[in-house]
Amino acid sequence: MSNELLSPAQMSEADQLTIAAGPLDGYGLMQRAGEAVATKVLKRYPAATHVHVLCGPGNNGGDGYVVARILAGCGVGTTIWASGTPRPETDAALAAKQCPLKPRPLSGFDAEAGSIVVDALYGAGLSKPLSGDDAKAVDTASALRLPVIAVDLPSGVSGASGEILGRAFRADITVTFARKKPGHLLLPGRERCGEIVLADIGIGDGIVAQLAVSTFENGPDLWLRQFPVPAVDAHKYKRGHVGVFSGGPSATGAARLSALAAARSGAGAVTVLSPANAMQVNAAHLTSIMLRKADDSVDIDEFIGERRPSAFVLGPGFGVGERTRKFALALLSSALPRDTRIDGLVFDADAITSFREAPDVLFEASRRSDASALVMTPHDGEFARLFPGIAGDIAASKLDKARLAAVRANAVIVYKGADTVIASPDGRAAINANGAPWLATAGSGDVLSGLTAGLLAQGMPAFEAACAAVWIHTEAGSLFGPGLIAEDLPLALVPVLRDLVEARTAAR
Ligand SMILES: NC(=O)C1=CN([C@@H]2O[C@H](COP(=O)(O)OP(=O)(O)OC[C@H]3O[C@@H](n4cnc5c(N)ncnc54)[C@H](OP(=O)(O)O)[C@@H]3O)[C@@H](O)[C@H]2O)[C@@H](O)CC1
Ligand SMILES: Nc1ncnc2c1ncn2[C@@H]1O[C@H](COP(=O)(O)OP(=O)(O)O)[C@@H](O)[C@H]1O
Ligand SMILES: [K+]
Repeated sequence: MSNELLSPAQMSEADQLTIAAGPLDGYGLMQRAGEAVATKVLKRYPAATHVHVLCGPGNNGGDGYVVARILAGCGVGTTIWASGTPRPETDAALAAKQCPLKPRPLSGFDAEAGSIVVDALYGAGLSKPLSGDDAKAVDTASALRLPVIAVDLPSGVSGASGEILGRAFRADITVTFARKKPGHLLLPGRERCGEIVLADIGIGDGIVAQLAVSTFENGPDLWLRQFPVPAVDAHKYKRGHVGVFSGGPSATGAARLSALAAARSGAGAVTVLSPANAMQVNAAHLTSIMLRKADDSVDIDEFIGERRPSAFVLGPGFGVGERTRKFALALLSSALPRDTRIDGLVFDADAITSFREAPDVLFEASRRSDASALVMTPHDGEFARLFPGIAGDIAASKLDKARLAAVRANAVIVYKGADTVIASPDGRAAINANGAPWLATAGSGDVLSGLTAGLLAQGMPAFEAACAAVWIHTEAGSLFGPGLIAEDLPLALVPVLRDLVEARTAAR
């Protein structure tokens, strides 16, 4: 798989393991990294009048000296602007020595229209905010609107977290090596990378396999094998039955959006579970989706006993308070009739907010050994309500926060946003990067929770179901594009689902 994401520390470990395995040494890896960047420059900007290579003091700068040497050797006008000098006897020092161009100090960096910038100041080793001449160089490149090709990462972007330290380049292309890093996908870093090009520099899959990577870019490679395709002899209850709890008479739409998405995802049956006083309004708006009264936990138990549902959604439009807490805890601890298995629960929106005063009550319930698999889908605000300590940890990235929350809650956490992170209590995490801002529309989260429950009901394991739902949801939003409202989303899932079913069937 090439969807693994390597932290800067893992990348350095990969580097060491590759060197130990031979035949490439550190300098050999640097040559290949520089060659990959120079090739990209020549291909993408064949008419560039001049290339300005900005070199830092570490190995990122070392890559830059290789780029400059190759470009100059090809007859391209090239200037090196150096920020510091490489430490003696390092690979970077050797690369600088092998480069025939005399570096000029970065403090004088200036460039003409039509030229391009290769940013090789800092990559994986970024250790503090960009300042002084480095920050000035960012401003100069940006004021002159020069195309920027970043080596490994735009300088100033943290490879671990996607945070911007001080200032950062806004690259048109970022050439990175072996595997992407979390900072290429997490915001705001992703926005600064432009097109991301992955170059093979000789760090093989076998080396990456030794790192036991548990962070991935979300995509079908991660979960297609578990993606449900109905058997020839399927009948509706074999395809999973989802129960979605509706709010009161003036708050029923969210549950119906969720229910529609569950049905579109392939669950064979979906029931909206409604308070008695909202039955009429729900009935007026439902056709293939079933409707049943659920005012209290006795109603829930009866529904479970009679209809054997396989997954539930609780939260969208449900209301915040004691009743929501009771329903959530009842679902987590249902004394299920024999032969009944709840494949999963999705707690969203009000089901999350209702536990803001007592999150541990929820976490303890989900930690019980007989509790069903739980997926929670907080956006930033809901995340901070349930996990205030984790949300306030300024040293933690969004990836770290989702992971910590998953362990704390013993639940798969879908930490939503433009860079949604899905984390499992077993340590796996995925970053979603195919999102589109069209999804920022009221009710789109409700669709996501129904889609997740639909996949859970069809037997997908919780982490895979959550990853698949997030990816499908964002893909559908991107395909639909302008004008998208949440009502459009359940139908917009169809072409994405069709492609996945075809891919899954072809892979069999
Ligand atoms: N690993 C691999 O497989 C391969 C890696 N390769 C390349 O190596 C790169 C990583 O190299 P690296 O570890 O030397 O780190 P790098 O980014 O050059 O920075 C370290 C230097 O910068 C300094 N410094 C940092 N931030 C600063 C700031 N804001 N302002 C001022 N100074 C700052 C820092 O100083 P210090 O923290 O020590 O004070 C140190 O001197 C990687 O991105 C890729 O391009 C390829 O060659 C192929 C194989
Ligand atoms: N800018 C964006 N880019 C990509 N996805 C987004 C963006 N903004 C929101 N989303 C996605 O849209 C959904 C919104 O969910 P949520 O905030 O719960 O809204 P609502 O409660 O109105 O349904 C989430 O899945 C989120 O990840
Ligand atoms: K860089």
